[in-house]
Amino acid sequence: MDIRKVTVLGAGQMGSGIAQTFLQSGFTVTLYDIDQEAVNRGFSAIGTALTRLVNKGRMTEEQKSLVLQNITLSTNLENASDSDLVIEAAPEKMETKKTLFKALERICMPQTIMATNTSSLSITEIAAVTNRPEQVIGMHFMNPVPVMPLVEIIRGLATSDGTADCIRTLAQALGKTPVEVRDFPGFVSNRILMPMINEAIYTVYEGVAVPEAVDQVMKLGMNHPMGPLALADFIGLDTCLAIMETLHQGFGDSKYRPCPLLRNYVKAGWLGRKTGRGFYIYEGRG
Ligand SMILES: NC(=O)c1ccc[n+]([C@@H]2O[C@H](COP(=O)([O-])OP(=O)(O)OC[C@H]3O[C@@H](n4cnc5c(N)ncnc54)[C@H](O)[C@@H]3O)[C@@H](O)[C@H]2O)c1
Repeated sequence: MDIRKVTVLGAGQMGSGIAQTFLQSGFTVTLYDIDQEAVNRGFSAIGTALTRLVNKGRMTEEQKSLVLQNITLSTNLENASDSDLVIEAAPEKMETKKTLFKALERICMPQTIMATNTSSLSITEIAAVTNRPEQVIGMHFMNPVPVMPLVEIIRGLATSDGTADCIRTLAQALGKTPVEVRDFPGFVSNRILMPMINEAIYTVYEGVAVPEAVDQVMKLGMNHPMGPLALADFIGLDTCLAIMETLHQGFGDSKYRPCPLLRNYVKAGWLGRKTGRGFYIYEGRG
């Protein structure tokens, strides 16, 4: 299938990054969010990122203007009606995703591929609310999307070969490397990453070390480019908690229990960079 028009649902850090990546590869993009402020913030983040590329000499001012002509901002889901591909990047909540996919089934063209950027939730369960589960697939980008080379591709039980082939080819057209994995909680990426982050939070919770020390140990000792707590703040602590809940419920194994400190931070609204405070404080945000 020939993909030209793409709608991205959710204009947060992942949605805006996904939109930017498609725009830079010449696609026409509609960026949708339920919140007009979020759409404006997402658009402004894309503008800032492109300006940085211009300043670094990796894009001309003319190319930037042309790229920005191919984006439509929207708070009306009906605008997805002429898209060849929809990628959902709304919050990591099963009910939110199911509601969106149910609506998409009515709005989109019969051949439209419906992808989700979920970090951990069942593709099969999301697909089952539609009458075309063969066209539903997980297309899991990494954060920050324009920079990270991996796209984890997850087929639901009913996903067709045609849909998987199309998404694999598309990921390559975006300059990414697709890796296909099976539909299990957290897939591969977050089944491995998130328990490490949760364990880092436990070390703070139990008073073993302060966040700076935990991150230094992992950076200087294990050669990680970012410490796990700085990474958790970057991902968003609400998203980290949602992923741990999915692993815990999905496998029924107590080794995945979310740390109470993580729950408390989320209750406090300390979600990391996006709210200005998590394990660290970020000036000028939130
Ligand atoms: N943060 C990461 O590092 C990361 C990495 C890979 C995948 N993901 C996944 O991407 C998705 C989005 O994560 P994020 O970090 O961009 O979150 P975010 O909080 O930055 O953005 C979510 C956006 O969705 C909007 N939204 C809420 N309800 C909506 C609805 N019904 N329809 C459309 N938009 C809605 C919000 O207004 C917000 O702008 C989640 O499923 C998450 O698990 C996140």
